Amino acid sequence: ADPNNGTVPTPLTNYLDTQYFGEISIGSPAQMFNVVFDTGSANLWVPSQRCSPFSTACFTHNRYDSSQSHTHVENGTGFSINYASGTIRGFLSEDVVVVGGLPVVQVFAEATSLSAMPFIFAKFDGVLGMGYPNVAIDGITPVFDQIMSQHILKEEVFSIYYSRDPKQSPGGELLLGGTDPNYYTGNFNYLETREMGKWEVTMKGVAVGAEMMFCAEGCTAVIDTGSSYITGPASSVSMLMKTIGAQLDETGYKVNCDTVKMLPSVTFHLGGQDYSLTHEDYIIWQSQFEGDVCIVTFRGLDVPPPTGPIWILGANFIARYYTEFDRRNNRIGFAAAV
Ligand SMILES: CCc1nc(N)nc(N)c1-c1ccc2c(c1)N(CCCOC)[C@H](c1ccccc1)CC2
Repeated sequence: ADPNNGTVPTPLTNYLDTQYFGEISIGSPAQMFNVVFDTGSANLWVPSQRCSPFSTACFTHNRYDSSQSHTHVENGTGFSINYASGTIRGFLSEDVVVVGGLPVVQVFAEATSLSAMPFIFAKFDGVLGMGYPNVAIDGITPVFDQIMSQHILKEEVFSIYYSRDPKQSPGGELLLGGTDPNYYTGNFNYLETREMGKWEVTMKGVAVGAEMMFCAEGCTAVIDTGSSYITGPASSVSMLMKTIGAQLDETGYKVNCDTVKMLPSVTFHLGGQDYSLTHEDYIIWQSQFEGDVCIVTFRGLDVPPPTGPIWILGANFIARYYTEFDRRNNRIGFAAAV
């Protein structure tokens, strides 16, 4: 009998509340990789042993060596993918991928070039896209779809817990097939995905304190486990930052740590429910030798139409609201994270 009754857990590592990743293996014998389980994309890629010698980001990460795997199947089709922060180029291969102990034969990309910025900052090796098949590059069936077709999961859902305490272990959990009561309290509130095939919902407004400031006429919110922060249209975010007295410098928005306790909550109106973040949720307090630095985990990002304008709710939102991604009913559920 299945000890996890149709659910498959993968513990995640939390790096400074900004990067969350878990371990998978590819090939026989197993080659281990740390990957972000990313609802904002739908492809699996890891750095390749054949990485170009000029790609620094490649050589500081684990690399897949097809010549060492007897289950490797040649493919060779070209591949490239763009994220809000970075580009990957490479070629396709096929091999056995093991997620949470579950093997699937999977087409994935071997990355031969990773944009140094910002992949040199990546504490993970690659990305395992948890998005819908229709956003998958090269029409590749995503890992979760391969797992669903094995009919071993109790429910066709997956859930993500991101811890807010970098000292807590595990730093998070991906659960395939269900939700984990250890990581949430209360009931789930569900929202239908806006359009088939994307983990995005309709947002009805963004309030600062009690005042509705943005998106009053409705806008799109992407629930993205692959983003560290919350992003919104640059003009809106810059107004929001001015309201809380944040200054923009080359690494992002910062506030004077003395003002943190008085900062207003920021509330996202999603599906008839209010999801508030307090300063505890959206400020990262870093003690550095020249004094404390208080980083605001919001970024301005203008996504061009037709996809944009959008808000992206990333790790700092998910850390506060335990999230269930339901492929059976095309909906997203939120519950208060522990
Ligand atoms: C996971 C792939 C991905 N997927 C989606 N949908 N959005 C984005 N933005 C990314 C992405 C690409 C590259 C990097 C990234 C994220 N990082 C954030 C991990 C977030 O882990 C949850 C790190 C980072 C460090 C410094 C400054 C910027 C970013 C490393 C670089």
